[in-house]
Amino acid sequence: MKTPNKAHVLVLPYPAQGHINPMLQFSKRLVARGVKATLANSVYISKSMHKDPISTIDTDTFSDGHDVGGYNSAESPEAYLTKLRDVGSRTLASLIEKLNGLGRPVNALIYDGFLPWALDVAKEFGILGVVFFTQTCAVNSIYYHVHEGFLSLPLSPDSTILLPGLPPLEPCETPSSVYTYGLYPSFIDLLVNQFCNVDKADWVLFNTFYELEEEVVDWMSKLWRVRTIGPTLPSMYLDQQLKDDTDYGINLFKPHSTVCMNWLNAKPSGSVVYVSFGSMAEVEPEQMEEIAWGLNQSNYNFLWVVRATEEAKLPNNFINDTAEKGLVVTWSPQLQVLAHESMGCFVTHCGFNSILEALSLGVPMVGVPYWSDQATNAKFMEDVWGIGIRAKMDDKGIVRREVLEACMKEVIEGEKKNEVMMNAMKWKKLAKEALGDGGSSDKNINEFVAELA
Ligand SMILES: O=c1ccn([C@@H]2O[C@H](COP(=O)(O)OP(=O)(O)O[C@H]3O[C@H](CO)[C@@H](O)[C@H](O)[C@H]3O)[C@@H](O)[C@H]2O)c(=O)[nH]1
Repeated sequence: MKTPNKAHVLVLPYPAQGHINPMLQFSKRLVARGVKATLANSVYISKSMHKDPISTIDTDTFSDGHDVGGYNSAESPEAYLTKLRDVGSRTLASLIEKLNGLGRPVNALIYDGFLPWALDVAKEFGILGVVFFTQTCAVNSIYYHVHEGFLSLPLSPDSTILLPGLPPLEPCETPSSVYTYGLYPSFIDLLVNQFCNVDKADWVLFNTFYELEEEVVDWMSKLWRVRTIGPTLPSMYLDQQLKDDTDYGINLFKPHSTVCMNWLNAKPSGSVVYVSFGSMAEVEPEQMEEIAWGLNQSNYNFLWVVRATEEAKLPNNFINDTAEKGLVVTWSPQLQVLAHESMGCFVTHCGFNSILEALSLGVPMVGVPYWSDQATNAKFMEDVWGIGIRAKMDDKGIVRREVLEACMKEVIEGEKKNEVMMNAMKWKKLAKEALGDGGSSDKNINEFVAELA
């Protein structure tokens, strides 16, 4: 659908790869429907990112108060988040004023759920305030229940958490800041405070799709004007309606695309284990060592993303010693990798973008969740969607090499293989249909755009 639409939306992600990708991708869907979109990144991100030309979307900046060094230059997470709010709301208001003054008036602000203060700025300017959640409805329902006091923390260790539309959860299957309440006060505040003003938002958008979380979406829709608009993968991997939309377009790290794809092209179908823990995880050195030896002693070829800041944790000479079967890179073109026919399985930290990408491309997973929403995503990945298994940790919270090896074997050639593959194909089809013409997310996006006109 392409209708002329004079509306101009300003899109404000939290400054991190896992938040920029889905919000940027959603912006492309709006632009394809005739809406004008401007993506605002923090000054630091805008200076450090690698950007392919995204001709259809304007980019601009706001300040998170850390123009040099970003999050890593902050004294503490608390200090970062306070400045992000204070300097962020001031510079966001200036940006809206600037765009209005340039004759490109902003009609709606689509802001990340992590930045609830942005809604006040939208209201100040009398424009639509649209909150965009980059994590699942299930995870956000847990945070909502904590915010409202319906779920008291700390959780008792032997309790079962029963919430509307969710399967029974063990405490360790809730997000890490809920499960380890008290250890990371600034993070639990950030996550729970997403719901401080959600009642005042004009729309509540989720990067998920209806069929994936039906019951909890139905439950949430009774509270707010909820719409599911995902999965936000580039169109060429799903419905193929947006021409040349093959990549998100902004990388905070430089991908080793040619090296990865040449390497994969030489591998037999279904023979490669892809390992990536996303853009933020700082893996324990002991865990890193176990993954390294688990991969080395397995029968599979492996492509492992180890970000530059993590490389020192690799065992000595690991890259040279395993060069015959393995490739280690600091960043990959993940979508191209997951879509490659050599994929056997994806060992993932269960960040929600990674889960959605693997699910949409039909790749079975082994979950090694690290923090945040990942344990809950891993639970759903295994028990609700049936597209992989979780690797069990020992008492120290480490997944040992034998366990990892056994999990990879199970999803690639074990008893679970057929069931997991059948589910993977089912979800791949449903994800494509959701964004395709008349699909649940397609209809929701059209409805949203109609109100912007
Ligand atoms: O080598 C790589 C590795 C990752 N990616 C991309 O980077 C994104 C990573 O996102 P995600 O899988 O969600 O992981 P994080 O970067 O860890 O994302 C953070 O944000 C997510 C959304 O809020 C949460 O679900 C996660 O737990 C949180 O850590 C994905 O789109 C990947 O395709 C690449 O392009 N190349």
